[in-house]
Amino acid sequence: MRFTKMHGAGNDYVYVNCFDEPVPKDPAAVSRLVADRHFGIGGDGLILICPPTDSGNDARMRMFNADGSESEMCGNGIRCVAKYLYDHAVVPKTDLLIETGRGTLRLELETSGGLTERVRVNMESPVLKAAEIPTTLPGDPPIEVPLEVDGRTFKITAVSMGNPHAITFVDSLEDELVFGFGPKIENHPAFPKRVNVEFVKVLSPTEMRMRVWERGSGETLACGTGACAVAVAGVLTDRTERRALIHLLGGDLELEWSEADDVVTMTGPAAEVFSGEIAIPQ
Ligand SMILES: N[C@H](CCC[C@H](N)C(=O)O)C(=O)O
Repeated sequence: MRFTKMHGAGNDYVYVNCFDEPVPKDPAAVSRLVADRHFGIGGDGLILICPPTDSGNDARMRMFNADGSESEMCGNGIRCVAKYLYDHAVVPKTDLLIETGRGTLRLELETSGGLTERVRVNMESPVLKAAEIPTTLPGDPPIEVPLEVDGRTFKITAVSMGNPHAITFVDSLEDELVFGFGPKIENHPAFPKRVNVEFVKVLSPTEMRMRVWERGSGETLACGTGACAVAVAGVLTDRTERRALIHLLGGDLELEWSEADDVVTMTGPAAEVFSGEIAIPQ
């Protein structure tokens, strides 16, 4: 299987161009193999760049976590998919429509010398109904709901960007929080489809720093859908304004939640690292 390794703000996946390559028979097993940083290529999971199902669109993205589970959406991944399509002339356009598990999203590319540097994504509206996030926490959306985990109480705001997120604002972002409580919140019964967990420190009304524990992949250097959910949670809890810069371990993302049309826009980098071939189970 030919692949290309790419990352968005350090959130790295193995990408396969399924316009040319066959779709792997067992993508979950392939994701577990390629994501392994010792026995595979190394990455946070696998992303398939597929032809669109509707000819009016440009491509379709499928995303698998390092544990093989499939997610509805990946914010850093979709920017890399756009970069791949443009830079490799699969779809030589700077305005793209890409199908995802949460519907078709519109992307605009900033390019220079035939290569994509940054991508702006219309991430659509946040999903704020508890049953649709999904979570059993009270409220539509649940805002600062106390959740007790191992004797410590977290105030959780829950938001879906097509995939579920639990956001908690904290004073400091130490390892103990991310590694000690991330997996426990991810698998808490309040989240029937598990959840991505964001720990956030507010720096100013327009700036935040976050660390993420991702459903199915563990700590990653960045999470695009997570940054969108954090921007929404900052507004819902009156901590931040509708435009915010979010610092993640692997880079920065710019977010805006528009009051006029309820759409979240995410702008950030996308990078290609290397390409190769790997034998996969048939
Ligand atoms: N890193 C991704 C999200 C992966 C989400 C995945 N871990 C899930 O199960 O929903 C992003 O940039 O949005």
